[in-house]
Amino acid sequence: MTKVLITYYSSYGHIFKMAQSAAEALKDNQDFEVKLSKIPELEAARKGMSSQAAYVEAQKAQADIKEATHADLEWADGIVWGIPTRFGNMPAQVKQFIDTAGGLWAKGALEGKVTGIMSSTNTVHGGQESTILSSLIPLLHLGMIFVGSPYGENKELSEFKLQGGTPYGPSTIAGGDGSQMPTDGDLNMAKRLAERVAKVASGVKEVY
Ligand SMILES: Cc1cc2nc3c(=O)[nH]c(=O)nc-3n(C[C@H](O)[C@H](O)[C@H](O)COP(=O)(O)O)c2cc1C
Repeated sequence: MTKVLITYYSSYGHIFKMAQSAAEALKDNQDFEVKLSKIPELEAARKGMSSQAAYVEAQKAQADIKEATHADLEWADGIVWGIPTRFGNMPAQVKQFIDTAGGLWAKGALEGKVTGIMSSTNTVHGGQESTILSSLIPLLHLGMIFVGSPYGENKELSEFKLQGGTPYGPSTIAGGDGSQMPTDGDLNMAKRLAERVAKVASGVKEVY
């Protein structure tokens, strides 16, 4: 059985929906065990955003999701990350989670794990690709093997309409006011990344 972790951070629920869709793709497949976990919130962010209705509502919707731990990372053969954009980069919540995994780096615990990244922005050119590519840097330091979202598997990448999707990984556009939720195409690309990470992780497990 190949173990797949879908771990994410989401302030306003967009990446949460992408992560749920990714987990959904694997849940009935006997070959895979899937775990969904949320990267812990920072106290400063909780305080700062607690006056925003969209934030409060999105956090309520995620109340039942277990908080991610470094043990989750060790447990998994494959890891799908859900990382919304902050100034073209990963949020501090995700950075803190990864930076405090130095102990895992020291013992090479994450080397050979297959990984993929999903992202989101408010604006069309607001940095989905830069977030995915810059988030990959620490994952490579940790020894992970990266897979993206190829054009052949994702017809949406060649469609000319307002939706996310990059060859580096799935994504979604929340819109200027954050009110646009992921499209069906975005959610399907999230599913396909989870399937790809799971399949590649099963193969890698045999040989790595
Ligand atoms: C501090 C901060 C920085 C942000 N930076 C960007 C940005 O560089 N480009 C952009 O399009 N959206 C930016 N956003 C919007 C977020 O990317 C957007 O709210 C997020 O992708 C929605 O996903 P979520 O609902 O899962 O949190 C920023 C939001 C915050 C709070």
